[in-house]
Order: sequence, then C-alpha cells, then structure tokens
Amino acid sequence: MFLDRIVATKKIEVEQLASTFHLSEAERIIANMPACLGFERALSTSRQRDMGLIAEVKKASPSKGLIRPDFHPVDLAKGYVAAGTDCISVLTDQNYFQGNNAYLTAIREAVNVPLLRKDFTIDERQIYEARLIGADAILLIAAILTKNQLGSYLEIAKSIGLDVLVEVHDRQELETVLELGTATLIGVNNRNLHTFETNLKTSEELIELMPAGVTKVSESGIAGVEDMTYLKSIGADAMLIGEYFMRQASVEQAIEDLLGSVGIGGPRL
Ligand SMILES: O=C(O)c1ccccc1NCC(=O)[C@H](O)[C@H](O)COP(=O)(O)O
Repeated sequence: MFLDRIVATKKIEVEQLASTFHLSEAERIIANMPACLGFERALSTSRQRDMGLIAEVKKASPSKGLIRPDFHPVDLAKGYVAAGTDCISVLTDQNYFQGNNAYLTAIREAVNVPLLRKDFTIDERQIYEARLIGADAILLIAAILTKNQLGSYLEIAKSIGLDVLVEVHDRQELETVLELGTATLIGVNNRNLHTFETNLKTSEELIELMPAGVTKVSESGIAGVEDMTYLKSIGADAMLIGEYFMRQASVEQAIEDLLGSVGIGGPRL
C-alpha cells in the first residue's frame, strides 16, 4: 500500500530529525513564539459563511503526479486569502508531494490566516517541528497511528498551542478516534489510500456518526459547486480542497466563484 511507502520514508526522515532535535531547546523557542491562530475556531465559529474552507497549497501528489508546474506557494496563499478562505493547508512532504517546510514558513510570514501543516506525523518531534516552522495545526492520520499515539500526540499538540485535524477513512478508525474523547476536529478523507479513488459518500457515511460538538471536515476529491452543495447537505462544517484549486489558472477567481455560488456564500447558520 502506498501509505506504507510514505510511512517508511517518514521513518528515515524522523531519524534524521532526531539527530538534531532537542526537546528543551524546542520548548524554549516555542515559549517565546506568538500564540497560534485558532485553526478550528476559524472553521467552526468564524460564522462568515455556512461552510468553512481550507484551501490547500499542493504542487504534486502520489495519485496525480505534478499538478501545478507553475508553483508559487506564497502567491497562491495570498490569492486564497484575498478570495476569503478561512484556513490554508500546506503540504510539507518533499518526496511524494514536492512540498517543503520552507513553503509553510514563507506563507506564515505573508498571510494572517491559520495554517495546517499537512504531513504524515509518526513521531512527536514532528509536532514540535510543525510549531517551530509556523503551523497553527497539524494532521494526525488514524490509519498510520495507534490509539495510544493518537491520544498522546493530540495532547502534545494541544500543550504547545496547536489544533489537530484527525483524519479518518472508515468506521473503525472513527470509532477509535471518538473513544479517545479529545478530538474535536475530525476530517473524513474521501480518498481510498489503497486505490486512490475518491468517493464523497465516505463523508456521508462517517459524518452522520459524529456527535454534535465535533467540527466535521470533508477532505479530498471535492471539485466544484455541486460537490460542496452535497457536502453541506450531509452536515459537513468545512471542506479541504487541493487539486481542484491547483488546476485553475486563478485560484482567487476559483474560490470567489465557489464561495459566491448559490447556497454556499452568505452568513453561516
Ligand atoms: O493526494 C494524494 O494523492 C494522496 C495520496 C496518498 C496520501 C495522501 C494524499 N493526499 C493528501 C491529502 O489529504 C489531500 O492533499 C487533500 O485532502 C486534498 O485533496 P484533493 O482536493 O483531492 O487534492
């Protein structure tokens, strides 16, 4: 499975990170950093629209290869913000997504909306690293972590001010995450990571099992007004969109068109 290859690469990266990482030094620096921008709050309580939006900066992917050859992360992020996104997701994995930590840091310096560090977290040092490079939130993928790891990483992230988007793809993963009782922002990945196929019905199936009080995000394979209208109808609070925006000449125009569309724009309920 492709995810196993990604995790194997991450293990090597984490070994390299471990050779330079010092927890006390990281904690000292973080203590002097400005507070994080509230990622979950921006999605759930900004109340500017009836659907929250996380727009993703994504150059390439394992499933599609190079998506945006003309890739200028800071310009893309500025376009997203100008068009009114609530949050931005930045892929930082180099090997499979052609991302970079430096992209996130540069975007942090250029815009003032909450940033998700989109990567494959398998070690607690990556959580501190995310905070140090300027993220406001991290992703935890239930498919690659044990229940103990999920619980412990959620706690560590929160202790240093980060919000956590916990990602699930099936009922069993969701049940594990809900049993923890500490995940308040849960994303359903519509992409099957074995086949790379996307199916928005995955969101429908899992969102209806989530209790009130959880901010419900639908991720992957969202490509236009029809998809968003459907996600809204099944109770999604927010959506995460990468490739669809990356394939548009003007990401700013693409967001304006979506957010201005019938039933999506306007005040949140
Ligand atoms: O995008 C992929 O091909 C992929 C493959 C394996 C693991 C993760 C993958 N994507 C990460 C993401 O979560 C997406 O970038 C994100 O949900 C946006 O999806 P999309 O709108 O379909 O670009």
